[in-house]
Amino acid sequence: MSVIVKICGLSTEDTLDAALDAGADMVAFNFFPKSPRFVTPARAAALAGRVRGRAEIVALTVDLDEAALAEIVETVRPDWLQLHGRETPEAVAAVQDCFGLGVLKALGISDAADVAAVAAFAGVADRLLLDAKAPKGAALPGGNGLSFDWSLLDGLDADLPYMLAGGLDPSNVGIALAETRAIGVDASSGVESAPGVKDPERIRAFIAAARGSVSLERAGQPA
Ligand SMILES: O=C(O)c1ccccc1NCC(=O)[C@H](O)[C@H](O)COP(=O)(O)O
Repeated sequence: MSVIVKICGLSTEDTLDAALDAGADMVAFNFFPKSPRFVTPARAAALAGRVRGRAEIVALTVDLDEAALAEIVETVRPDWLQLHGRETPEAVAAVQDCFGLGVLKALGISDAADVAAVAAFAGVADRLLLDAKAPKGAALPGGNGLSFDWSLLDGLDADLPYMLAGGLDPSNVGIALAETRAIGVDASSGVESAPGVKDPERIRAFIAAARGSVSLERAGQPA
């Protein structure tokens, strides 16, 4: 099974095409207004036309209510809703019921208690994204280019599938996959030349590095 590769926070045609041409499985548009990667639903809808049939479209949201999510869903028609805020397991289930889309729930990790909290979302979200927990007072709940101690994930149920995020870049994604059981990886800052400015060359390098690696989870499984 090939590693799932997600590129987050795309906002231009050329960088989106770089991700698609390099074989990204998931591409995400960011609807958090304070992010340097923010796009409006109308802009994302225009970009999404390039994606359909080539990769899965992810709408990244933070603690939005049903009406705001509905506007994004109707305008962009994503395959996935990424919930990157403080959404509870009940809220995740409600979003699934309401929209019938895949729900990718992001959870911040900085210590063993955060790892223990993951279990409440297992079997609720369609997929989990384990990311570095944002530092206190950070402007963004994600996309900060910080990694966390991946060995904390040894405390997870070995059968629990998850994607890994947080400070991943072309130089460390292979190590991350070798040291964890991640079924997929996600990068934002690590494929940028400045905050919010994606770099086509770094996107290509990241996807190639991820594809060339073997995770603990995938080792021994047929390709
Ligand atoms: O990227 C953002 O600006 C962002 C803003 C608000 C919530 C989440 C955000 N990003 C979420 C992602 O999925 C990132 O790819 C993930 O946090 C990893 O980011 P990075 O460490 O920069 O690679």
